[in-house]
Amino acid sequence: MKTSIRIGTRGSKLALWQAHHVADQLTAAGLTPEIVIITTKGDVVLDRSLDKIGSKGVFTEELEESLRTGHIDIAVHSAKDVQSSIPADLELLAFMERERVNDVVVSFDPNLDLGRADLVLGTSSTRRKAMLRRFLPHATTAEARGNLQTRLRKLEEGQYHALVLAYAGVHRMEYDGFIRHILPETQYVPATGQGSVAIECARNLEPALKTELHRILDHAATHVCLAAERAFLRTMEGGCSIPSFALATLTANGQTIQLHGGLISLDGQQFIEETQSAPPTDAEQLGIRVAESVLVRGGQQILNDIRRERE
Ligand SMILES: NCc1[nH]cc(CCC(=O)O)c1CC(=O)O
Repeated sequence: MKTSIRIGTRGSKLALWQAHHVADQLTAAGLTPEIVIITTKGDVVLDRSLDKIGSKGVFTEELEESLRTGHIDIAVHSAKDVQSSIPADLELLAFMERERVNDVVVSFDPNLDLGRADLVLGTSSTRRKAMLRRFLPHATTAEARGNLQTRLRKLEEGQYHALVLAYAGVHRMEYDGFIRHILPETQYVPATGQGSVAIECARNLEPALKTELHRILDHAATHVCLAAERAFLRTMEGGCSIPSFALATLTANGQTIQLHGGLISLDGQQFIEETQSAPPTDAEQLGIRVAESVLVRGGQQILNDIRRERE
């Protein structure tokens, strides 16, 4: 088995943190990792919100091409950014242990008041925009594209009072000191995969190496939860431009997965959610069932409305 591993990653600080996190674990296991930076469309096109670029793989396409050519052995992604269906010649080899899943409110103002009538929050996520319209209807939102450092600069310039971000990224960049509120995950249900790091490889990567990488990097409890969430997203036919949400958790004894998934309309008025449980062996079926139920209970109508609005 070869022991020298080329790790492909985007070049943002968060992506590099995640790649180094992978590299550290590989080094500890006696392998020799090397980090290769690859620029993606999502890193270059910063002047349009993500739902206008097109949802399919804006942060992953170039990495996937490098896996095919063998330029890199594995690609490291935020699990949230990975499309719900990946190409047949590639596979998701591992999901690393999940960080706290919540969205958080980040501000330089230690006394930030979420109740102020003129509150402006920075976010470019359709899910977050819709949830803020529902749960903080007096607030307005403003676009906040770019990597975390760019968004924080816009915050510093005074474009918003605060940003709404994933805790995972804020924590990894060591900005915890600016977190003013941790939004409850029961209301602001996170996006599929939020907080986990996914490892992708070519299906034809050396089998012994695949087995070893899986052993070193995969976190079984996270993997089974993400299998449920990703099956939910696949059934929803939603990329990151659809305001769907899904959070699976495993009970302490590891016997049951609970999946809370749903869809919210862009104006926040309709909020369709569903929670169901299943044994871990039925993770994918659980994701499909919850999504189908949400679609039947009005989700399909919301999706149709969103498509019509965007045309
Ligand atoms: N959409 C961009 C993105 N992809 C992953 C993270 C954060 C890390 C994670 O959720 O694992 C972020 C930033 C954010 O949503 O605040």
